[in-house]
Amino acid sequence: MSDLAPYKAEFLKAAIDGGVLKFGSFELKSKRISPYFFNAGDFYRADLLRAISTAYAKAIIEAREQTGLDFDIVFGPAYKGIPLATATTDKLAELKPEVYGQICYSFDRKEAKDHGEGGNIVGAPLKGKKVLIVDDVITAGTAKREAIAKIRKEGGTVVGIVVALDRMEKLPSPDGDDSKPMPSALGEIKKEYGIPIIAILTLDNIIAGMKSFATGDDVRRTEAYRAQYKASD
Ligand SMILES: O=P(O)(O)OC[C@H]1O[C@H](OP(=O)(O)OP(=O)(O)O)[C@H](O)[C@@H]1O
Ligand SMILES: O=C(O)c1cc(=O)[nH]c(=O)[nH]1
Repeated sequence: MSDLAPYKAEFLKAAIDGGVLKFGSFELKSKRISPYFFNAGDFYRADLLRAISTAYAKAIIEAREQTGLDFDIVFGPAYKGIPLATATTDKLAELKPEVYGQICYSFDRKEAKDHGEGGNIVGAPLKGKKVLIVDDVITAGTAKREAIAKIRKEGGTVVGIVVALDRMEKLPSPDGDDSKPMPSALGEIKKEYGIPIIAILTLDNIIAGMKSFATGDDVRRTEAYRAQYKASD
């Protein structure tokens, strides 16, 4: 973990100590079977929630300083993006009130509500606003594409995506043959939409970090998974 920025190393430690990183056999949204899983839903204790919102906020502040990333709304895709976006909005305002004291959060419903205020979006209206998506993990990019489409439909402009973990995986091959080299979901979305995607941690960081606490078997299976699904870019 020694070559990681201190805030990233602290976040990785919190994920490990909080049991957020799990080893076993997990079916992903993409249907791939993974020997490891990063469950952001397990950041449910106050100290862990603070650890993850601090990491997102620091990554966002760093991106503003380095590249001028600017936005009005932090958007969290349902479901696990919701507490992440809300807590990050609060943390940004706490760490840099002069810049982020008035920023807003917003999130979507997976199913539209047909009574009361109705609709798909809860929180700040997106129309005419610059929107930063905050989500847990990027694997095949499906959830990110869905979120971008929803935000655009509401009249918002997506200016970037921040995730806790880039699994560094290749896109599924159109012919279903996963042994072929394919580019990453992250790289393709960046190119296609012309937006930055910031990952606090990558699978490489996880593998380097897990060597200090995971079993040799878990390390080998995770390395084998990386070799099988690693993106070509
Ligand atoms: O397809 P990708 O964008 O690469 O990422 C995988 C996404 O799948 C999961 O969300 P899911 O839609 O299952 O919803 P959840 O937040 O309700 O768990 C997970 O939380 C990631 O955000
Ligand atoms: O790809 C996924 O579905 C996925 C991977 C992961 O590590 N964590 C998660 O919540 N979802």
